[in-house]
Amino acid sequence: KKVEKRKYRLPPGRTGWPLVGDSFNWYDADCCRFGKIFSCSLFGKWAVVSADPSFNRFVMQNEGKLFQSSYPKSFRDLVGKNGVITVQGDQQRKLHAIASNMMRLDKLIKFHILEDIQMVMLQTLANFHNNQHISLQDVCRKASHQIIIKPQAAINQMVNQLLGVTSDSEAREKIIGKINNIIEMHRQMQLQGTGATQQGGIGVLGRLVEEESLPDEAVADFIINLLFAGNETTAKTMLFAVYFLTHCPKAMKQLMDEQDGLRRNSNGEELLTWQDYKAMPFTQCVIDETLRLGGIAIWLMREAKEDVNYQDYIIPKGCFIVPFLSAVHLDENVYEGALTFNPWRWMDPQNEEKRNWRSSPFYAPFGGGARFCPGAELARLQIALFLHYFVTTYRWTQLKEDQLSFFPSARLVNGFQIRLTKRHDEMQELT
Ligand code: HEM
Repeated sequence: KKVEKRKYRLPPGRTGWPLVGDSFNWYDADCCRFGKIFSCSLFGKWAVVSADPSFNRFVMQNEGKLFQSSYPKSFRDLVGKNGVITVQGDQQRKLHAIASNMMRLDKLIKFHILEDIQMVMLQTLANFHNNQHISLQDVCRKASHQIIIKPQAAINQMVNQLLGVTSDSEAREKIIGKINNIIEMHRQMQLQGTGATQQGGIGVLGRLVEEESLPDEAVADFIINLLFAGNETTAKTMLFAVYFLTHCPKAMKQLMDEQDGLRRNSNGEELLTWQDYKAMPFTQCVIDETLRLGGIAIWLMREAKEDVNYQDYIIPKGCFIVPFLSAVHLDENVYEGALTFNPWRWMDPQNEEKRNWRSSPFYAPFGGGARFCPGAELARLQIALFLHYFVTTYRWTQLKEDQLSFFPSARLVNGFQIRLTKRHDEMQELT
């Protein structure tokens, strides 16, 4: 024991895991007491928790070398042992490269992603009648998950099951069954020279079968990983953006003006183009601010692969490492008025470097290093198009008090219950 004590030097901390409530107050308290990097105990092991941008970056940049991602067994069983999220080393790099390559926007555009997403948004938002009461959380979930497995809508229901009922291994098996059927269908089409590529509308799953040579079980896990990582995160960002806008009328008006302007240009009938997407500067600020304040990916989970020296500390092999991304995003020393929704902060030229979500140590909503989110661009596109169709089609009134809660994951406790009014009808009433 004496030897161990001398050898390792953990950051100061407590012996238990802090009592985690709805807010980040516990974290502030521990930070004040112990500093931006502190230790505590998690699942019976030591954990180093960090709100230090440099340390967080160090951890992300050393993925696969000094650190590796670490998830509980129940999670690994759910998302599959062959998926990019759970594999390590060369296998992770290979799958990550495939995912990043498949989801590059310039590639997706060639496969009509802009039109596909807009059709999904139009279908999801089309059928609400005037004064309809909805849970926006449910609508956002629906709007976000139809992109990956286009056009097999039947899978969507099961995906919901998988994501909602985490202990249900049957749901996972059912999805795998469905995915395998689709793989087989694509293979048959390829053999007959009638591949879906030639017909358009192939989707990520189709491209995976046609372009990459992965074993079937790896394809199924790959898709489940994309759904798992992409679904809730994107849906929540859509939901939180509308929530924050509802409580900030000035930002709401500015976003609506920007989106109405694009609608007028397209006569309100044609779909938006790539140029339109590039002409939404304020909407992009709203998305960035939502990702900062909303805490969609609150923290990352890592494990030290070997004893790690960092500054004065010697962190033992096997210790959990928790880069606490949201704590940096909500740090008053990094962001003035950190707890206020202020999309205009991102227009300040002084914040240009800080805003770069690929490289900034202060702003990492999509992580960094070897596990940087491969779906980041796709997610942003989906969110922008959702906001476009939502605000240009409806006005809404909040029906029930709601509030953000961050534990166990970021959410609105009441799912954001609202009543919709069609803007078209509203305008007719005015004339
Ligand atoms: C606003 C939406 C999103 C947010 C905030 C987000 C955030 C993140 C973060 C922080 C990570 C890093 C996790 C880590 O280092 O342990 C990550 C990884 C990942 N994301 Fe996203 N994500 C979003 C949307 C998406 C979408 C739409 C997809 C795919 C369709 C996707 C697929 C993935 C995958 C596959 C990984 C794992 C990469 C790896 O481990 O190599 N994400 N995401």
